Amino acid sequence: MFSARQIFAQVQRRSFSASSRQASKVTVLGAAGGIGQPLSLLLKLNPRVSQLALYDIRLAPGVAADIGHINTKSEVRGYDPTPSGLGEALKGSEVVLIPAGVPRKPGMTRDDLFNTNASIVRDLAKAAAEHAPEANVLIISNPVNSTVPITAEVFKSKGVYNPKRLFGVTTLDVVRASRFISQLKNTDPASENITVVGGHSGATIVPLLSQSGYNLEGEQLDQYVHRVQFGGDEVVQAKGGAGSATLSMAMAGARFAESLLKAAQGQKNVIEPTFVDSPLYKDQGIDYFASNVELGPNGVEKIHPVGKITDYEQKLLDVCLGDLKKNIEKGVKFVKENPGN
Ligand SMILES: NC(=O)C1=CN([C@@H]2O[C@H](COP(=O)(O)OP(=O)(O)OC[C@H]3O[C@@H](n4cnc5c(N)ncnc54)[C@H](O)[C@@H]3O)[C@@H](O)[C@H]2O)C=CC1
Ligand SMILES: O=C([O-])CC(=O)C(=O)O
Repeated sequence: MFSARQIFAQVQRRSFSASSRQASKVTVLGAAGGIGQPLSLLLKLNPRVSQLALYDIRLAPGVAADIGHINTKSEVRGYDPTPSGLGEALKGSEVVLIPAGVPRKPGMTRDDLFNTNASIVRDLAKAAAEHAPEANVLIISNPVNSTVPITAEVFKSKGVYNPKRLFGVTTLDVVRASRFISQLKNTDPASENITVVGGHSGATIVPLLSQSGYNLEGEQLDQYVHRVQFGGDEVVQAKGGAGSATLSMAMAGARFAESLLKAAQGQKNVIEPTFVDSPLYKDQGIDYFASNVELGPNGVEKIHPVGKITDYEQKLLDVCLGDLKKNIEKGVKFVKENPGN
């Protein structure tokens, strides 16, 4: 005879293995880069991923051969930049992560990457619109505040735009905000979850510490906010010209992909911060904004409002909105003026 508790445990085990058996193809575009390689490694370790497609303009088959030896079940394939390679990498994909593009060097802002990365993202977005129009598309390439609108414009031009399935990955800002407060307060960083809203560059990154019950003041608050807003610069400086955050970003990207897959496979209350097509500031002409978003089987399930904030945070938000508007307009204008082939 089984007890009620044993039967419940069995049902739970079955439903977990059923959900982890669901086929989920995940594609990484830019898979051989500083972010792409560790991100692909972490995705290979994720039992929710059944197929991993790795694409880059160089070295993707090599990275795939290497990662493919890891003894987890997912099939890994690398694709060269042949005309059919990109299409095959994308076909049937449920989640497409895009970390393709150049990183910053000391002295550069993320916006300085626009001239190179805008056309890379535009062209990869075109391929995604054609070969994986229903996938969740996760934009990592900077400047995220502009590359997300670029992707949206491309999908719109192809008639397949679904605002619920396009995400700018801002997870790293929350990861940093949580780590940095834990260092100040001697708490467990894994239990911290500081809300960060706005966008993903400098002053557009707005940590809302008050919502976690913290009330830093004066210089300590200024320094904390500055560290969260310019955490990326810390890494760029420390790497001395060899790139920007790659390992922490891979962790953040893998966490976001895992959240999307969990939500797609039926888990409730999965909430992540992300830069999405958002109603929150559309009345001010700002079509995209990062806030906490509940994820579901259709992608975006519910966009959380910013909520109660202090006067100090409101001032940060006002600055953020001004910058964000310009970054978004720049991306939209780029696609209109440079539709590509
Ligand atoms: N959203 C975020 O929080 C973060 C974003 N980033 C951004 O991620 C991007 C990538 O950074 P890293 O991996 O460090 O750069 P990386 O230079 O190490 O790697 C980029 C990869 O993209 C590939 N690539 C270039 N053009 C391509 C194309 N047309 N198709 C496919 N692949 C292509 C390159 O061959 C290279 O392997 C940068 O723009 C960086 O600013 C970096 C950290 C955090
Ligand atoms: O700082 C950079 O250029 C890369 C990035 O977005 C980050 O680390 O947050």
